[in-house]
Amino acid sequence: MIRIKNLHFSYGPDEALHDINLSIKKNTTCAIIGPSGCGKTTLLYLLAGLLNIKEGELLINGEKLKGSRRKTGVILQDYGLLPWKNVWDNVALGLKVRGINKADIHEEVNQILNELDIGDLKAKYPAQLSGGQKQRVTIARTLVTKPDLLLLDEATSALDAMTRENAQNLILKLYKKRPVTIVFVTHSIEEAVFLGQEIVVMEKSKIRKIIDNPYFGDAEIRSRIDYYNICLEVRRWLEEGRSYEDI
Ligand SMILES: Nc1ncnc2c1ncn2[C@@H]1O[C@H](COP(=O)(O)OP(=O)(O)OP(=O)(O)O)[C@@H](O)[C@H]1O
Repeated sequence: MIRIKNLHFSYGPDEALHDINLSIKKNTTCAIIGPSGCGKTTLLYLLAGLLNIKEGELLINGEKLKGSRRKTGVILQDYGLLPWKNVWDNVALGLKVRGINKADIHEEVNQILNELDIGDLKAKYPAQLSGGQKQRVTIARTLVTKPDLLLLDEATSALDAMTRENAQNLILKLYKKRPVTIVFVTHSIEEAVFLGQEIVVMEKSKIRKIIDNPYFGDAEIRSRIDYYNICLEVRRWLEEGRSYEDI
């Protein structure tokens, strides 16, 4: 689904991304993890078409990416809900701008709200919601447009530990029900291993290592030792990247 070849990107004189090569198969999930400032968000924004590619190639479904795609759903850290619209209207927005008829909007919005267990929040405004609830509304608003590629930037980082695990469980459950290609940026090793079928470990502007995660998809993995073994492997690669940087 995604093919990145010899991609370089700079905002100024220093390269934010240097010679990135990465393939992500359709309907798989890919975690991007690495130290602060290594280029994770830049890579995600390039995938979203929010930054222009100057050097290298980025293909989605075999086509060169030019600007943002309709079938790409993006979930950023700040939720991006419109404060003057209630939950129902926030979720319906993406369908309205696509010119979908009223009856279909009604059905789709109600269905996704029920699926995410937030049907009872539909008349509330974003300011009246908890962090976890806002997160669910943001996910609903993106999924209702049926994206084939979902990009998430630190989507659960503002949540406390338990709510965060619940959000991760929810994302896995939704993925299993309706597979979609997911690329997500995280600072959390545990999140990368729970939600990433493939884990891309970055160091300053480069990919350090790509780890396959054979345990992906097991909702009970957190209570198994295998999960912690992969967490340790990711940690080792992150630490090696850091000590390499210090030389
Ligand atoms: N708009 C910008 N203008 C100039 N430089 C930028 C801009 N955005 C990011 N950078 C620089 O590009 C590099 C990569 O930044 P990026 O935000 O992609 O890193 P990141 O890995 O997502 O960091 P973090 O984990 O802290 O969010 C950094 O050195 C950063 O200072």
